[in-house]
Amino acid sequence: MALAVGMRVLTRALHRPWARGLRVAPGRTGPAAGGGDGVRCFGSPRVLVEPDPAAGVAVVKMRNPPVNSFSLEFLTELLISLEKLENDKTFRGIILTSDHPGIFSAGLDLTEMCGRKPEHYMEYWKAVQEMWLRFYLSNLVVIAAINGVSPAGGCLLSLTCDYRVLANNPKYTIGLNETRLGIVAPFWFKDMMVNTVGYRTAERALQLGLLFPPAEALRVGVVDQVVPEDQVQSTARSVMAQWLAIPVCRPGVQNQGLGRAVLSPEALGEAPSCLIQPLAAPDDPWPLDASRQSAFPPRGLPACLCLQAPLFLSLVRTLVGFGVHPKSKRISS
Ligand SMILES: CCC/C=C/C(=O)SCCNC(=O)CCNC(=O)[C@H](O)C(C)(C)COP(=O)([O-])OP(=O)([O-])OC[C@H]1O[C@@H](n2cnc3c(N)ncnc32)[C@H](O)[C@@H]1OP(=O)([O-])[O-]
Repeated sequence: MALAVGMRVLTRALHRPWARGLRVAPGRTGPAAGGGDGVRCFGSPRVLVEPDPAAGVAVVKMRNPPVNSFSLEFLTELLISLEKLENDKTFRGIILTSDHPGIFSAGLDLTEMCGRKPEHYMEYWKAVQEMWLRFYLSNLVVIAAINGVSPAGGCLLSLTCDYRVLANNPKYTIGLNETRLGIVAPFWFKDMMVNTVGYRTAERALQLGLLFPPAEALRVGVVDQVVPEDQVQSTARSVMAQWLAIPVCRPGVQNQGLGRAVLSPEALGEAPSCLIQPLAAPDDPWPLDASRQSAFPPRGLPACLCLQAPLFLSLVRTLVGFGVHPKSKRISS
């Protein structure tokens, strides 16, 4: 059984051209982010780091096939890469992008959230929150070079960044589309959106689960800049230069201050432990109605997710017990 699953994963990876990067051993040398030769790339199977020490910048490329979803392994590797860069005084900024143009990230890995033991959900949820907090509060400047579609958690990750550059491709939509899946976005997803686009736009966007195409994303302010696809990296680097020209551009001062304005003190103080507490009993099974069934799971997801949908939804409700039913007012100031 395990062999069959392994063969399937391997076959899929080999048939996906962008997965070829996975065969590159960490530690390879290659062109640096800035174009220089012979700089040592590092990272892990799912996260490639292309350092440009001269500029003090590293390009962090997500490469978790097929859709850069946030599996536990991926989140762990991403955080390790972030920590390594934060601890290396050479670097002052990172550009976060996808190694697979077309998909920035599909967000949380739905397969992590069904058919597992309760402890796994806790561990997974903690990792998701840690990703959010660690990127949001990082002492590095983080610019998102969004080169693909970016729904839900993918959008959240980009919202933790200081600046978002989106490739101008109508397929590259971005937003918190959780309600379309019958999921309520946790309050900290909501807070990031409110903080970025303002209350009314966030309210409508979350209620309708809007995924904004580039022009619209720029208009409402989910992203800061929309540029031709082949200029995403160069634009991100120019923006980074502006940030790095400021002597103290990110550390603590601004970020912690803003963070406190956005988050409750408890959330910031003891994030993982207080946020992963299930705050509501799973007494409301929140059965799927017909409209949710048609929206879930997204096209292409394993059939088991269909069968597991009610379980998944009740688990998510438990895990994010602070969410409320989508039909009631979801955004509190
Ligand atoms: C808890 C509250 C907060 C929740 C936050 C979230 O982030 S919730 C998340 C909200 N996220 C979304 O709503 C995004 C849902 N995904 C999509 O809309 C599309 O997949 C896409 C537009 C990202 C890529 O389109 P495309 O035509 O290029 O690709 P494709 O569609 O053919 O899929 C390829 C393979 O990837 C698989 N897979 C896909 N997503 C996920 C996932 N999240 N996880 C795991 N697996 C996923 C899919 O099953 C398929 O597997 P197969 O059959 O090869 O074994």
